[in-house]
Amino acid sequence: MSGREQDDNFFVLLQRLPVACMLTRIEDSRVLVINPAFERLFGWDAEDIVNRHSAELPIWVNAQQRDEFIERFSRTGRVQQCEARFKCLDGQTKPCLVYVEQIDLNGQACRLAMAHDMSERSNAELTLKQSEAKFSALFIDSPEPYVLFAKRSAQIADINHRFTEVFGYVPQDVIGKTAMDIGLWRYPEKRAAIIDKLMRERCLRNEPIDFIAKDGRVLNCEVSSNFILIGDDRCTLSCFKDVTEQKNIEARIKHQAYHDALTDLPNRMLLQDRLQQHLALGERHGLGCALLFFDLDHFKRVNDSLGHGCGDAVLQEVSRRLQEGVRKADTVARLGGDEFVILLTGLSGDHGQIAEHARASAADLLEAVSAPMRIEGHGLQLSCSIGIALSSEHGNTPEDLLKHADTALYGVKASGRNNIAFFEPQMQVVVSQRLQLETELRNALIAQEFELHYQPQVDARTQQIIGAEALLRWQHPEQGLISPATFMHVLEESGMILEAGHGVVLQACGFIAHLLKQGLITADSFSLSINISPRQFRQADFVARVAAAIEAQQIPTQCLKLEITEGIMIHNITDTVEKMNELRDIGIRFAIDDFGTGYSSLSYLKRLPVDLLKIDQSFINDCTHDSNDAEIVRAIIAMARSLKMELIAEGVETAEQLAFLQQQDCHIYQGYYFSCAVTSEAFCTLLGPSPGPGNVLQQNVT
Ligand SMILES: Nc1nc2c(ncn2[C@@H]2O[C@@H]3COP(=O)(O)O[C@H]4[C@@H](O)[C@H](n5cnc6c(=O)[nH]c(N)nc65)O[C@@H]4COP(=O)(O)O[C@H]3[C@H]2O)c(=O)[nH]1
Repeated sequence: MSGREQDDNFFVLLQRLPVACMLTRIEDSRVLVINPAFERLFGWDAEDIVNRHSAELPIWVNAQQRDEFIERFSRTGRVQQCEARFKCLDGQTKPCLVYVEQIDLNGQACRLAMAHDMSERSNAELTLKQSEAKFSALFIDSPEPYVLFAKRSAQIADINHRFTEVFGYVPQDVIGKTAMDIGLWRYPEKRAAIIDKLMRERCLRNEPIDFIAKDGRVLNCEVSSNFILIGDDRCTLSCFKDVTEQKNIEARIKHQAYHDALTDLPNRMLLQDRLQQHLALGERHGLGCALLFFDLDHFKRVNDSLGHGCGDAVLQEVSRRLQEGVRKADTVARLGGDEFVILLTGLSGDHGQIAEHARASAADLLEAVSAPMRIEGHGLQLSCSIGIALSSEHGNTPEDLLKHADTALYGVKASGRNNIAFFEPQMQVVVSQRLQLETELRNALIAQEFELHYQPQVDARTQQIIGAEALLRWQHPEQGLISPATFMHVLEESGMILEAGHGVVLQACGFIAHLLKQGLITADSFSLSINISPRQFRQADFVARVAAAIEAQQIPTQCLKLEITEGIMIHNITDTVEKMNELRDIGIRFAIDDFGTGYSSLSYLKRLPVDLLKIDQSFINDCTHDSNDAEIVRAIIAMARSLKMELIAEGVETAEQLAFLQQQDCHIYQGYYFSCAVTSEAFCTLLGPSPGPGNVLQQNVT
């Protein structure tokens, strides 16, 4: 083949080559030819390229690239495997692998440039780079602690920042060591089973594992692991999610759900749970349990008189004494208020022996709790009552046993408190009576069956009625008039006193308005006293309620007097004085009821804006034939005089009692000697022509 034929064949071959080719004459750097693959790759056609000078070709990305390329070729005569980007007709650039060779064609020195399209490889590399970047971002910057282990040796290959933060180890401490080497496992004996699971399932998902941090802290973690390939290395990538705080919170929430906040004792739910378990266990092993329902006698008085803070401290002390008084296996639970339940478990022997064990334990607890205690500077001695129910004998379910122990407790309370009693079926009658009374009282409130009766207060010197005490009566549809002695404690304990007490305020104000309107009294010469229970007085809006009732009836405020007991004064003295002053500011006056029976603290009395002392009827009863009581009455009268307070004696039944009081210069009195409490109509009649002593109006109160 001649040289010419060879050159022609070369051109034919060039046209068919799948690689983009461009032939340039070296002498003048003009392009002689490009092939179709070139046109396809870059979009340029022969017109754009052929006959142009190398430096003027539109394929260069910029002048610098062009100059470097041409300079490189001139220096070395060839270009091998050079990666470069070239501009296409559509403005994009294409990554190419370029070869340039010098060849002779028709006796002319030429450059043959061949460009392989690298777009796909470039894309693959980019993807790899991106995924590497993603992994490293995930690993290094992850908010969870990560460890990369060499799969075969289990040595740590890398850790991230978060691992250092949580576990305290820096990379130098751990890289090249296993988790066992650095003592990471809290329970190393569990490792084999977990590794086995990882191998079997090819991954771990939130596996709960405890570890030890560098400073010795125990960390509850959830571990997730996967096998990955990094380069050619097989690795295990593990995330050690620290759930210690979450676990602690969960444990705290669970604890709170099953424990009483004040004493940290088990609550009703946990007690029932344990009771259920012990009943089942007892049945299987022939062992008995005893449930002791425990209640402090008159605990409400502690709260009312010394305040809730002191009441809480008493409950904490009682809870301590109860816990100290039982075995570790027994449960002391608090159900609320002053109600505790003690569960004695694993009791062996016959019924008699089990009962004796329970009785002896209850007696010990009664004694322990009744021992004197000193709370916030107050010396206290409390008694308590305990009701007992025994498994199998008194019930086989938690509900039955609790109910029966509660009933037994009720039995103790009904028969005078400070004692122990086992459940007896007839006790249930007493409980149902009490429940029935509560229901009936609720209905009575709705049906407005409560009414006020009025007991006159008299000035013995003039025989004039100068006031009255409003006393609550229940007009029962079947039983007739019922005295507050029967139901007042139930109203108090159930909280119904708030509604009933407010009804009293409204009725009393209405009655004053009525008396004024009828001209039976004048604002200056008469005042009506109403009893205020401690719970009612402690209501946040008590002052506003009283003020609103007065406002609604448009009555002079000095016509209303509030009788409070000493218990109210001692409870939160600041709040008490504040409320009393607010009411005093609008003209309402205060009387201290049952004076002499409670704390009778002079220091409290001096701080309170009290106008009147009521000498309790228990002293009046015997003042004529008991020198002690006579002395107490004299002392109370002297004290009231020195504090510049008015005085009234209550429960005066005889002329002798009145004469004694008048000798002591106490002329205002209230009592059966003049009149018992009467209906509003009868009271209006009393206010008419002066009836004088001896005209006792009797009411049949059951
Ligand atoms: N033996 C005897 N008793 C006399 C004599 N004169 C009056 N009494 C009775 O003594 C009690 C005096 O009321 P209290 O000490 O405030 O004692 C009251 C008071 O603490 C409470 N109470 C009555 N009404 C209300 C009320 O509206 N609200 C509140 N919170 N408590 C009330 O119930 C207690 C008992 O009230 P009552 O049964 O009405 O009993 C009244 C009254 O009927 C007498 O000469 N001899």
